[in-house]
Amino acid sequence: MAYFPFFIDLDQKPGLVVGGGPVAARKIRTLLPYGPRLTVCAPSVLPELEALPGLAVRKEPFSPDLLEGAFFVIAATDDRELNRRIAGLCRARNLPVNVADPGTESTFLFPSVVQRGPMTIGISTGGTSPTAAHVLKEQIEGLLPGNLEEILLWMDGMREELKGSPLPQPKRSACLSRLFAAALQAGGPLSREEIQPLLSLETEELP
Ligand SMILES: C[C@@]1(CC(=O)O)C2=NC(=C\c3[nH]c(c(CCC(=O)O)c3CC(=O)O)Cc3[nH]c(c(CC(=O)O)c3CCC(=O)O)/C=C3\N/C(=C\2)[C@@H](CCC(=O)O)[C@]3(C)CC(=O)O)/[C@H]1CCC(=O)O
Ligand SMILES: NC(=O)c1ccc[n+]([C@@H]2O[C@H](COP(=O)([O-])OP(=O)(O)OC[C@H]3O[C@@H](n4cnc5c(N)ncnc54)[C@H](O)[C@@H]3O)[C@@H](O)[C@H]2O)c1
Repeated sequence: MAYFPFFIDLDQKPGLVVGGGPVAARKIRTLLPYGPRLTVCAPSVLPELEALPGLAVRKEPFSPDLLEGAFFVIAATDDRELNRRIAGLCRARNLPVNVADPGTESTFLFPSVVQRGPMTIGISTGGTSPTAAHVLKEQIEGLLPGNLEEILLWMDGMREELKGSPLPQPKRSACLSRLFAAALQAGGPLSREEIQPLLSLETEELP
């Protein structure tokens, strides 16, 4: 069964990562741009993690009191039995938990992520092939223009502008599609002169 990609606001949300090896480090690096308040707990933590700003490091073995107040938990130790126990404790508390081992203990899967400013693409193969998720991510990254973030912020402005126009919704939507396609082709936001003819295609048909 495929997994559904809810997109969750993690800004300032407390997250606990148990384990401080390469797998935990990869997940932490993916998460940090989304603004969570992360704590990593492990007796031994990679030096690259200790140097990360915005990450609280507790060099100690896992204890259940660390789950207090957590919004989500990642169990990525090399002790499968411990990971399974953490998953059980989280499930009992209705706390979303991701486990880096084979099996069905996770209540959410960790996707391969493509991020460009406000846009995120999450890829999951439902756990069948993390390698495939990684390769697909690289292919998708190759399809996206480098300045997609700039184009998206410009689209946000155009959307606001069109909300104030007399165009009915379907025409606004057609207009926005045309503007986005043109910006992708031009390789960046359009100038006022370039925008005008695309807008008038819709407005000239107004009564
Ligand atoms: C996407 C990504 C996100 C991340 O973790 O950052 C991710 N794994 C990545 C890479 C990767 N992982 C592994 C390899 C080695 C090759 C291989 O074995 O295939 C590679 C490839 C590499 O390293 O290039 C080994 C592996 N992974 C899992 C197991 C256990 C098992 O089989 O269930 C084992 C065997 C462990 C062992 O037996 O020792 C399990 C999971 N890995 C997931 C996510 C979840 C499902 C995602 C989905 O639905 O597709 C899930 C279920 C749970 C979870 O961890 O959330 C990240 C790519 C990031 C990126 O590049 O963008
Ligand atoms: N999901 C994936 O993508 C993926 C990929 C490869 C491996 N794995 C699995 O993930 C696990 C972790 O991989 P790794 O390479 O980061 O392992 P690692 O051995 O490098 O690191 C293990 C970490 O767990 C910590 N740990 C051990 N006991 C602990 C305890 N009681 N409390 C808190 N922390 C404790 C260690 O201090 C260390 O920081 C492996 O067991 C492997 O099976 C998952």
